[in-house]
Amino acid sequence: IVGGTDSSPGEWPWQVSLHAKLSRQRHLCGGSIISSQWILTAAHCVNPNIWRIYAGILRQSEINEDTPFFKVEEIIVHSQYKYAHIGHDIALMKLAEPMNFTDLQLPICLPSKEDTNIFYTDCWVIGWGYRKEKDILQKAPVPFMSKEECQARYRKRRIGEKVICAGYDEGGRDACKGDSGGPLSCRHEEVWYLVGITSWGEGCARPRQPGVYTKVADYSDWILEKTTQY
Ligand SMILES: COC(=O)c1cc(NC(=O)c2cccc(O)c2C)c2cc(C(=N)N)ccc2c1
Repeated sequence: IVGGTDSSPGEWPWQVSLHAKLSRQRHLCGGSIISSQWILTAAHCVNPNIWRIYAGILRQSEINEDTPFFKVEEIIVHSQYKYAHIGHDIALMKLAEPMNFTDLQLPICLPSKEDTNIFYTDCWVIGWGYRKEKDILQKAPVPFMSKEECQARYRKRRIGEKVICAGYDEGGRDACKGDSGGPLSCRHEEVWYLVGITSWGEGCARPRQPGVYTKVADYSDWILEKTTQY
């Protein structure tokens, strides 16, 4: 997160840290708890498949070899995903075991597909991403941007249908690499909703280069289809 501030314990209980256990283990992406056994993240976050998911933490420094983590049993990447800036940057991770909810690890509500045209006014992006991977989970308020305005900012790219843009024309506050997969959380009538998934942007926090987020409401059928056990 660029231009953010420190979060407090339990402020974002749905945020998880995705660590890849390759040569050395490190935080690579964010994700959101959407049920006791499912994490929603970005498709571009699921390259290495040796994942450890840490929930209920505020500081990356809390993580050591004794910190409990969730193993991933199944990864479902959207079948139309190719590159983040093309779209469909969404993936599901099924935990090997369902987690118990606590004050520090709770799910966030999914918007329903009828909610695709709500103009949210209280949205925050969070993560442990760039600039210089911060220890304490960072948060930053980001205003919605209309699709028309977003397309005007990204002239050389086609801004797809199922994405949301959010950011400041003057720049300064934004998500960044490492925040990918994390939530764009919006509070609407006292309830927090997972409105977007941090996906991409040209650089980070640059003027007139807003953050681009997967529009979760447009994938609610997909999420329900993939997470419902038949
Ligand atoms: C894996 O995720 C990304 O690559 C990656 C790269 C980005 N944008 C970059 O241009 C960038 C930023 C830092 C280092 C870097 O090499 C690049 C290309 C991203 C920018 C934003 C955002 N501004 N809301 C959000 C997520 C990003 C994820």
